[in-house]
Amino acid sequence: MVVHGEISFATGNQNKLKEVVAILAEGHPLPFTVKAANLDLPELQGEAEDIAKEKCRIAAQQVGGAVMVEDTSLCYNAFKGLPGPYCKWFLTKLGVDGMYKLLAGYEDKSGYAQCIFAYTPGPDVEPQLFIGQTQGIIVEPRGPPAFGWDPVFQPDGFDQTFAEMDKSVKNSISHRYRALDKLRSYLLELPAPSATNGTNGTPS
Ligand SMILES: O=P(O)(O)OP(=O)(O)OP(=O)(O)OC[C@H]1O[C@@H](n2cnc3c(O)ncnc32)[C@H](O)[C@@H]1O
Ligand SMILES: [Mg+2]
Repeated sequence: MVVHGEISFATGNQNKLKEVVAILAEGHPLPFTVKAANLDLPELQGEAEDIAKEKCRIAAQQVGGAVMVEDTSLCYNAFKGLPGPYCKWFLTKLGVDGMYKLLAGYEDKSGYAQCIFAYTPGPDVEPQLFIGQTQGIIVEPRGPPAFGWDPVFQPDGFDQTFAEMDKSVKNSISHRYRALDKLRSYLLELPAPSATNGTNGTPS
């Protein structure tokens, strides 16, 4: 594989970083070296796609080079996709128990986890988006509260929540895995920079 250089993965969330590193290590490497950039990125408002794009633009300006970011949503079908990108605030204020109880008055407990990766080779280049979703149901919290809303999300086809299942199982079916896999395919298709242009290409 030709390594094209370096991409900074900008996030303030160490659990996201750990999962991305694990997914890439489990046989899905990128044709780039991924470097962590611990940035405190703003919580923007709007549609999830617009949030991911703007977050990527801001991160690219701060890093001054190739950047990937991601924005994660937990979407309840009964709420037409909310809390969606605002799940962070729901989680912070209500806890996982409250996130389950929100649906008390609704029969439809179905929903989906969504991750949108945004990638740009540098500031001033329009970010590209890669969307991954995992369908499931919102359940009473089960499993260790190690990462966000994992205890209330049970993916379809499994009887365990994301929090209960082995990390390697989550990482093989998750919204994050699916979005990252699309980004990986895109990066693999990119032409390698020429060896004479003085940029970051290191043929191997
Ligand atoms: O710096 P960034 O990358 O923005 O990190 P963040 O923690 O602010 O993350 P988001 O803005 O994407 O908000 C998503 C919320 O959902 C949580 N979250 C993200 N991915 C998750 C996953 O796979 N399982 C459970 N919770 C998750 C995360 O902890 C946040 O509370
Ligand atoms: Mg955030």
